[in-house]
Amino acid sequence: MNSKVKKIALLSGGGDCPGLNAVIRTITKIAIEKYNWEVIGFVYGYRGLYNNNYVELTVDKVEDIYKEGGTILYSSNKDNLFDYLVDDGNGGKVRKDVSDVGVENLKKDGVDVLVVLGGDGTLTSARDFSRKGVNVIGVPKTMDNDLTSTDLTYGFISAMSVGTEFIDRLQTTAKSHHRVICCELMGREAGWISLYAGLAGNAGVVLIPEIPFTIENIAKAVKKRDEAGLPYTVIAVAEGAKYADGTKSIGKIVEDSPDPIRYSGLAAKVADDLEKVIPNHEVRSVNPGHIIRGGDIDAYDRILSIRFGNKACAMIDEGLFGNVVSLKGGNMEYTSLEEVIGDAKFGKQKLVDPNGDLVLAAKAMGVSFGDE
Ligand SMILES: Nc1ncnc2c1ncn2[C@@H]1O[C@H](COP(=O)(O)OP(=O)(O)O)[C@@H](O)[C@H]1O
Ligand SMILES: O=P(O)(O)OC[C@H]1O[C@](O)(COP(=O)(O)O)[C@@H](O)[C@@H]1O
Ligand SMILES: [Mg+2]
Repeated sequence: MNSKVKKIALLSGGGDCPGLNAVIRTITKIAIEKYNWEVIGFVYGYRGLYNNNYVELTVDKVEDIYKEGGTILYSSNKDNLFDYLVDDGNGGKVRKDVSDVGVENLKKDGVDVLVVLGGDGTLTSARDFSRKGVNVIGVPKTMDNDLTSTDLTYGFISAMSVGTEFIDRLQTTAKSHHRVICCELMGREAGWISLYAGLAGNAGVVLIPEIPFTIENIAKAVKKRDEAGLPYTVIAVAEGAKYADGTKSIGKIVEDSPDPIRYSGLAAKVADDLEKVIPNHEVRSVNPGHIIRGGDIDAYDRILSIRFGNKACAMIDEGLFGNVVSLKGGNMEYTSLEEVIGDAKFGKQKLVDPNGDLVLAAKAMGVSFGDE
């Protein structure tokens, strides 16, 4: 053991995903049992850091959360302490950089290292706290799989597996009624969940943000399946996919969120538009929404959570601050926050390559992406 660390603090930010609890558990257990560090957790992400609202984490508190989705530390995908909504003194609100309050709270609490569990947004703030001299370690999470630094994050496999089950279940009912059913899956601007769940569930058409589509091309694919003796089609629709003319389906603008767009409704729109051009089929849509990121942690994500949490502890011990745990080619490594996030206001995103091997394999097997 190398470090002079005595106390670490965890926080989780952004949308929850299966695996956060298992990482909190791994880090807490290793910190206490191997390194003898004290562990606290700020609640509701960066808001807890601002309000100095934390809980002590002990082995008995985390023992049973090895398979529980979500996060016992709660989470927020709004509070950015570098641009925080505070009272203006006249009954209104004004945006202010209150990050110094967070830094002061860490000093007051005697926290040596801040461990941040989050996606591109949360890690953008982590980079900025690191620039202010805080000892930060990032543990990447996202069900969207859109982080550049790592081959995989915990959360993705669990969410993708639930998405696959939805597509599987839609296959039998679509087939029985010779229907076309569009299934919308989350993922923001990244098509990973829809691509993986769509192909794992044998969807005939997969629509992802990286490959704009037209209704005519989807109709063509449905007709081709009809002619091949497959008069039913399940379509995996990424919530952030777009028509070739750029049309997207925005469900909600969350004004006080740094990333305010929430996509929703695309599967319903595609179903409506498609039914007009394929009158021989009834077209339906479903949107499982947040269901795919709820529930238990998949077995593989439990293992990833042990590997990510263990690496985070080793990095703390070695003083490798300002870095994010990364899985690269099967090995646990690390990447600097500056590289992961870059200089952008928002972190870089890892998107599906339209010419990547999986898309090309799917096309070779007759799956349509609505682009040709
Ligand atoms: N550009 C940004 N700069 C600083 N903090 C950000 C930025 N974007 C998001 N955040 C903060 O990160 C947290 C989660 O952001 P979000 O992007 O929704 O989730 P995720 O971390 O999963 O990508 C929130 O507290 C949010 O205020
Ligand atoms: O929970 P909200 O605010 O509706 O946000 C929904 C978004 O969060 C996600 O589930 C996860 O995104 P993040 O990992 O960036 O938080 C997206 O797939 C989805 O678009
Ligand atoms: Mg994100």
